[in-house]
Amino acid sequence: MGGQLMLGLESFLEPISRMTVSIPGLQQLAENSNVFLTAFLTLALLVLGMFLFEAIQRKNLPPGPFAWPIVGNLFSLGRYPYKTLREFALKNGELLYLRMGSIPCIVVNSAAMAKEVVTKHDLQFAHRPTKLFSYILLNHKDIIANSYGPSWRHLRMICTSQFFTKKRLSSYEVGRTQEIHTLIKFILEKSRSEDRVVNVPFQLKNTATNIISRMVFNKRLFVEGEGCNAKDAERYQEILKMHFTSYAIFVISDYIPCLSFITRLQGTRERMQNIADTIHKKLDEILDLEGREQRRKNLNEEEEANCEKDFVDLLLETPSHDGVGTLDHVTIRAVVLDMLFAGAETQSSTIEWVMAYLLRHRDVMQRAQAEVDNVVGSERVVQEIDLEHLPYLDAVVKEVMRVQPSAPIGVNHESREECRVAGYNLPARTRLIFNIHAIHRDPSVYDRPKEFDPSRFLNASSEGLQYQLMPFGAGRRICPGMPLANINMTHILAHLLHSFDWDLPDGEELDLVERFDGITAPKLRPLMTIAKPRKPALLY
Ligand code: HEM
Repeated sequence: MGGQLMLGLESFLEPISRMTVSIPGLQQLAENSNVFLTAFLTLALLVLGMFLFEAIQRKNLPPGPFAWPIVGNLFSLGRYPYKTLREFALKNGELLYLRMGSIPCIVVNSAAMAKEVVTKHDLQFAHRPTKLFSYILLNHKDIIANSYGPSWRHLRMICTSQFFTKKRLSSYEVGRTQEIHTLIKFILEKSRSEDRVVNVPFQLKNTATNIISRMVFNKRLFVEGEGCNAKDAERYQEILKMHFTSYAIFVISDYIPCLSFITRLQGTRERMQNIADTIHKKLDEILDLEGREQRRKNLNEEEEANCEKDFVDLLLETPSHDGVGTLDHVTIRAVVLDMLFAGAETQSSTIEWVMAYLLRHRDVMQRAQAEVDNVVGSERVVQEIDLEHLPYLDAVVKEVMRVQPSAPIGVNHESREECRVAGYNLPARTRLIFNIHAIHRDPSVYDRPKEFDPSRFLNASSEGLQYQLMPFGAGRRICPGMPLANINMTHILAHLLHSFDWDLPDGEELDLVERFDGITAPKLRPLMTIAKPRKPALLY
């Protein structure tokens, strides 16, 4: 077949070369032209072949945008892939097919399709794709990157049945409340200082991180003072910086595995290994697992019974999934990183978005504030018990998570075997992306989907919203931190609204523009505000 192709080309080129030999001085040029022409035509046939191959492969796959040879749709989704994918879906249908490099992907863009996929194919798509950096950093021993199997099920079970339970969460209420009071005191002092401007996301990230780190390993990582060691705070800042830089590195073999030699030639693996080693070392210094185990061994029975356990204590005494000994330190370290990375930015950016939308929609801010005032009064501060009496604030948080989900395309799932979804045949190792941004704007579910209107969620039942509002994902892999996030976010917001009136600094324009870093979509420009104390702020 290849030989025939070349023969055909030669006979096509012969008359052209005969034409040129008779012109003196152009002999060399003619020979060169032949070579270029041959190369050009071969390349053109190769590209044509690839398009034909793509077209044949696409038979009985869901519709989707045009995919380039080799790279597929890798570079055609723009800065906000979820918005581009929604546009494609409006033209092509609610289930899209893409090729990211050589990796097949399906994208779910509507609530009905999310329900179809989760109810019928959740188990098939319960795996995670392999990414070089998460493999090197976590060895797939954590929860997020771990594929479906005994080890993931075991960790997940500990999370849901022991750590994120109602009882355990309420036992950490004191710590959470202290962190929120620290935040309010900071804003109060700021409001009295000369530079009154509050960098909302920065403060919120500190609070969210401290709440999680106190629950997970009983240490504060921000703001010096009781329980916060300056060295640990510094170590954590370095971990964050290195993690952020490494995630931003584009690894071609994550999308075109046969090009892994390029990744090797670039020395990417070695660079990532060095970064991961430093992150592990710094985290080990913060956690001090050996020291912790030693201290616990020295406790007598009474001390052991009275000692308050954090998540790391629970993990240290948990048998490993294969029943041989307890969980190893590498696994514990990986789970701790999951909690810190998955829990802080998602919560703080959601609260920042809520504040931004409230500043844009003053009537909504007044109504939410009036609700909190009504329940709490002005003689005491907000308590967690108040949260269940704040349905309007709850609806505001839901509506902000609808229009501005903090993880707009969630985390990729992957299948291991061929399967049939909505009548289409999908190859093994197809990635599944829930386009949460598009699902939240599904016109068959939401009236005026582009409009910000919290009252659409007043009196809405959680079951009814299952596949229509899914900022935390859905199915087996749904975010285990959801109960904690829901309490934290409403609790912090109730305090912020109860204690302060909020405004923009003079001359500051409010925008609602996001940036997308591959997983989360925080506000592009940090929200800067002025807080004016109300009477309850003086109670802190
Ligand atoms: C507003 C807050 C949060 C949002 C919007 C959010 C969103 C998500 C999403 C979309 C997923 C992927 C679900 C899927 O694969 O379908 C996820 C997974 C996860 N989240 Fe969250 N999350 C939040 C807070 C938290 C918190 C506070 C924690 C823990 C402290 C946490 C821990 C995790 C973990 C461990 C996973 C992986 C679950 C698995 O793979 O089985 N998240 N989250």
